[in-house]
Amino acid sequence: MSILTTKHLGKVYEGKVPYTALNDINFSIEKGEFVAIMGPSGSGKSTLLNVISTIDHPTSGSVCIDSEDPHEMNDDQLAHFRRNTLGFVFQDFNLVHTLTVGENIMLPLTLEGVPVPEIKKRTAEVAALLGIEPLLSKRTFEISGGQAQRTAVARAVVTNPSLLLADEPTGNLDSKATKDVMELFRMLNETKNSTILMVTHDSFVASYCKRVLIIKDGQLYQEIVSDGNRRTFQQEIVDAMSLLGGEPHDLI
Ligand SMILES: Nc1ncnc2c1ncn2[C@@H]1O[C@H](COP(=O)(O)OP(=O)(O)OP(=O)(O)O)[C@@H](O)[C@H]1O
Repeated sequence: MSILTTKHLGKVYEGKVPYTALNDINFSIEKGEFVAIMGPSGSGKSTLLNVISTIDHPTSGSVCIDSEDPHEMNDDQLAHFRRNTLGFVFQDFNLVHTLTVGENIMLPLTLEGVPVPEIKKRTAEVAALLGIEPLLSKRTFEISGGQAQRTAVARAVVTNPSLLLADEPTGNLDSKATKDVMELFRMLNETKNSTILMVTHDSFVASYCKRVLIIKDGQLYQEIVSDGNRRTFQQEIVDAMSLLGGEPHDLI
């Protein structure tokens, strides 16, 4: 079953000189897939994720998520769709600093008006699954970056979204926390069959995925599918990226 399909997706930024950031992007993601989007700096990765996540609007083509086009919804429908069908994980965690870790995780359920006993049950379940029970009563300034991202992942999955979207989720983490967070995504993908789409610069991070889509100059350029061996997959990704002549940080 297809969770995400883009058809002839395009994005032109208007300005003195209009700029085509995305041009005729066509791809699908099936239920339970774990996919990375890579590409040189300025190739359109964030634009693509923003258009899929409804943060921005496409100027042509369509996005279909769970059989619906969110760009055709009114504001109320869209708010509900974003809270229930999509989960977001950002580079800078985006936690609410006036709330505890537990309250951050509960937030999407609170906003949806889920009954309190159900909120408590689901928060406890996700905290146990992600190993953050001891953190629940802590404030956000009392936890590490890796723990903050774990909390953000918990908040993103507590609603059981159809599609989990992540923009450079390890961009602010050291190598140990990066590995921890990637193991978490892998666990969610393997045990909960979560469908995950992430943007990353990092070939190590991308090697946890099962498929990598490389974009160049706003167009789909190449697709690499994992053979199941993370090391050889990472090497394939590095080779493909180096052919693009990306910045050194694109090849890490
Ligand atoms: N709001 C905007 N207005 C005009 N041009 C934009 C805007 N946002 C992005 N662009 C341009 O669109 C292109 C794609 O940008 P985008 O941020 O999607 O690239 P990226 O692949 O995510 O880059 P990076 O890896 O550096 O984050 C770039 O050339 C950028 O300058």
